[in-house]
Amino acid sequence: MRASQLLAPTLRETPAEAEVISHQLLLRAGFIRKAAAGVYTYLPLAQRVLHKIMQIVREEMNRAGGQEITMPIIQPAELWLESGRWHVYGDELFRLKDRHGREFALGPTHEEIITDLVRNEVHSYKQLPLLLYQIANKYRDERRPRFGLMRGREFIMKDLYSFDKDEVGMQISYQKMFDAYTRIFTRLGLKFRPVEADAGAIGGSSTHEFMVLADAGEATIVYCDTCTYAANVEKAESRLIAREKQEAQPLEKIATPEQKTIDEVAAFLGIAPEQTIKTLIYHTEKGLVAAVLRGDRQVNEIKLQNLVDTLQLHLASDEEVVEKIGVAPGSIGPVGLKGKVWQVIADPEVVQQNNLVCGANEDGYHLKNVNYDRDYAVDLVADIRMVEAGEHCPRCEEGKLLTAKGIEVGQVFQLGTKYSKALNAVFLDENGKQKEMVMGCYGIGITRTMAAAIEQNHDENGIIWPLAIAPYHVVVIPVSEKDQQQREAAEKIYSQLTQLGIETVIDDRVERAGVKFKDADLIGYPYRLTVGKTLAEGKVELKERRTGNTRVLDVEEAAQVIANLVKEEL
Ligand SMILES: O=C(C[C@@H]1CCCCN1)Cn1cnc2cc(Cl)c(F)cc2c1=O
Ligand SMILES: [Mg+2]
Ligand SMILES: [Mg+2]
Repeated sequence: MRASQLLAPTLRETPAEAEVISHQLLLRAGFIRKAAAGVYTYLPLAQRVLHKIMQIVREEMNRAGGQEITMPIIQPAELWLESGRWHVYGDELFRLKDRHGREFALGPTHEEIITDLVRNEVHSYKQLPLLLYQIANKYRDERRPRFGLMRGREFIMKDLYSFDKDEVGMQISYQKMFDAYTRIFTRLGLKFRPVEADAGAIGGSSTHEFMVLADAGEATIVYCDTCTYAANVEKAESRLIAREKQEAQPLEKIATPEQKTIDEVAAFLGIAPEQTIKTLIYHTEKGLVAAVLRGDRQVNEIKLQNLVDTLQLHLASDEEVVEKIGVAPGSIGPVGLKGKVWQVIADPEVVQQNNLVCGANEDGYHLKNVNYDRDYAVDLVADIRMVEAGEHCPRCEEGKLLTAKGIEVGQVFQLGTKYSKALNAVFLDENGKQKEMVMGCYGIGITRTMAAAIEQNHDENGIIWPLAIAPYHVVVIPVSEKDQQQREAAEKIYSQLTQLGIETVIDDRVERAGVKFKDADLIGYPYRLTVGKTLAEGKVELKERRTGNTRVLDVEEAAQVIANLVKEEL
């Protein structure tokens, strides 16, 4: 490819709206251009990277027995009504009407479409297991699209759906996909970790997310420094450390004028936040939920919403708390709260501690020496807190939890019969008995993976593409456009490399060498071959982008040496 023809409009400046490095570099290196918030055009260099990522994904899906199809992006509302999800998803679901006024969704995912196809075409156990997948655009009207391709409103996803005759079969398909994902992210040259994750609205039981470790990641994971335990913090179980009970002291009401937050009350009373009880009131469509936990802990809202089985859970406003409970949030406590709200749920850690301080449910007052059971009751004691770094691992004896940020590039779900039941996707088993198919679904964010690769592979000069997904392998740069010898030698090596199957760009632009070098580093070609003054002694210089290492090559052998290097690394 000739740089003089390649549409790769590089920028010197970092666009203001780009907050994370992958977004900045995708714009500056001429890989993407924004069409609307969260909607992008992939320019030629990005197209080549995406193609390579999709190829690796396709190979591994096929190897795992997947059959590629392409499902419609325009999805009839009827299917979403049948699955019960049409009214569950709100503004995030792009909806449209056709010329006859019929309602459709732009596909954010394809459980309904694929289950409808399979219920019509599969009727016998002999046709199972069946693994069908696509690699295509998805649409989700994110409230805050940001970070470039990391959270877009239109993005490319590989989604595979598995259909088995029973749970055992589903587990086998799940494991096949889990292993295929491990191979994919390894081949892509990414540092990643599968973590236990929350199934969320999709339902079903076990699920894992594949996280690319990067500080710009929106997900927080915890992992054990000893065993293999790793989980999205949304899902991570907290470990209860048994504590000896103190002598229960008599309950006391104390004036705490203007003391609202945990820290203010603790400071006012000269105690640690661990000695206080935090009570947060949440709004759900089923009623108010009080979360009761130790003052120094954070609520895990995913755990809470799973416990009360709701999708719409958020902190109640101060007005709602005052209106429904008659006291401001800063003075809320569990004593006398049960019965005033739909559910009071306490974390096990706080109920095992005694003589704590909490809001008196009276503005300006708190209670001292509060003891669970003697002074207050709850509807449920369950793990509702966010685990923290440094805590004991919930799975092994001596491990400690570490924390990291991750970019979720894949997720594998055991769906069970959630959709086959809703859409009546059944088959006749060996005994002629009608059974619901047992499903799994498995996603990889293709465009998000390209961004994640940059988050993990860049330096101050630009992108450093892993060879397997680099847009081209080598860029050949003649230093002086005026020097006939240099230009001819560069052209010769360019055509030799191309003959040898090496994806090569020759920077034939009439530009200063410095501009060409900067662009080469910014775009992130893995290898750069410079044809400069040393050509007079029959020498050219090869530089490896990742390490910065350079080596001098004879101009005659250069193409072959580079071809060997690239082929042995691929
Ligand atoms: O998509 C999944 C689960 C898996 C992920 C892998 C491939 C198959 N689906 C979960 N999810 C996420 N966001 C959504 C957004 C909207 Cl607007 C929606 F209507 C539905 C969903 C939705 O169901
Ligand atoms: Mg998630
Ligand atoms: Mg997820």
